[in-house]
Amino acid sequence: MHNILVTGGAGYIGSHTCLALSREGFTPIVLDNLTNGHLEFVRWGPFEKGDVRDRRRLDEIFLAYRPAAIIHFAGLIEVSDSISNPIAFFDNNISGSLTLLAAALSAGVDALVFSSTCATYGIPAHTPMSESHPQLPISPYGRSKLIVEQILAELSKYKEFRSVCLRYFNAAGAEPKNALGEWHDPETHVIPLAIEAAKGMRSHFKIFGSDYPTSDGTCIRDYVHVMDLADAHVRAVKYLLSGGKSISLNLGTGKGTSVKELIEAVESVSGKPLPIERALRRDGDPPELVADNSVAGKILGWSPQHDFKSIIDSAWQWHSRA
Ligand SMILES: NC(=O)c1ccc[n+]([C@@H]2O[C@H](COP(=O)([O-])OP(=O)(O)OC[C@H]3O[C@@H](n4cnc5c(N)ncnc54)[C@H](O)[C@@H]3O)[C@@H](O)[C@H]2O)c1
Ligand SMILES: O=c1ccn([C@@H]2O[C@H](COP(=O)(O)OP(=O)(O)O[C@H]3O[C@H](CO)[C@H](O)[C@H](O)[C@H]3O)[C@@H](O)[C@H]2O)c(=O)[nH]1
Repeated sequence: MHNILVTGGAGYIGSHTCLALSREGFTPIVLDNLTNGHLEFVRWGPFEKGDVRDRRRLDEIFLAYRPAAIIHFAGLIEVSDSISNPIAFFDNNISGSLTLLAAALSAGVDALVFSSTCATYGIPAHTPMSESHPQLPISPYGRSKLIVEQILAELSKYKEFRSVCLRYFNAAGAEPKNALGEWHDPETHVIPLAIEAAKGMRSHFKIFGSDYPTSDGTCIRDYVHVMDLADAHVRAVKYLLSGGKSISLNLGTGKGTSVKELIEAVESVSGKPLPIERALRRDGDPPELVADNSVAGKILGWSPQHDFKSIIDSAWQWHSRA
């Protein structure tokens, strides 16, 4: 079957997607510079160490593997880091994507699935948000992803190049049976932090803001299981390989969970109360982000198969590994 080039395939969402690709008969070729990835997550195809900004390295890889399509996860991901170091984000996320696109075009590869984000929308004018919601990002991270979306849209107007931009909401959960899970260092994501506090690995868990205009005062997010995201990527690759047109799609469950509800779920799986500290709001956090996922359903036949409990259970199992 086809080779698929997976940039950032040693990272969290990329590694789960490589597992899903291999289950569907594709061979994932992982290109990762390992700044934030883990070699032990690369188990479903060849590994090529390298940087997406290195054109010569890309040319070698395209020549060696002749991939049918690309899934482009590689990049920097922390919203708050992007505020302190915007140039690093523009360099990695925008220049990296441009170098990759130039290499793909010259190698004759015409299909790419791009990791975008609901952070391209900025402050929600309404929820749930559909793909037509205005895109007014409030961080350099969100801006970097929006600029790449716009470059991809232009390319599909003037070149025979098609892309699916997948705007993830909050990726969460794990695949502990295959020794895969969320492993960012340092960790800033809410579920791993709450679980680590429940396990006594952190002294307490901070709630960032209890005065939001939401039902219980804490932020609401749409947590989507990482294996559901992985499944959507495989579907997006198949869609492009069968001639599908360029499109942007939301990937979320359509259901919001507040930080307080998340704490209750972690307390229920751990069997004890979480040590909590109430902290100020974190800069750049919108009160509520929930996806309207109906277009992904229509175009890819995708619907999330995991509920919030299964997200927390799988994350708990992953964090309980020996
Ligand atoms: N985690 C989320 O909730 C979330 C939400 C929306 C969008 N995204 C996007 O999804 C993608 C994957 O996120 P993740 O959570 O798996 O992050 P991650 O940090 O675990 O994975 C990113 C991978 O890319 C690699 N990488 C970074 N820069 C590179 C470069 N220049 N060349 C080669 N490899 C490079 C890292 O080593 C890492 O393995 C990112 O593009 C991110 O912006 C993530
Ligand atoms: O210790 C913590 C950490 C987080 N939160 C809260 O939990 C929610 C989720 O926060 P995360 O840091 O887990 O996730 P983000 O929503 O900030 O960010 C994620 O989704 C974004 C899209 O909005 C980006 O794509 C980004 O890459 C991805 O990590 C937020 O309301 C945040 O305020 C806490 O209360 N305490």
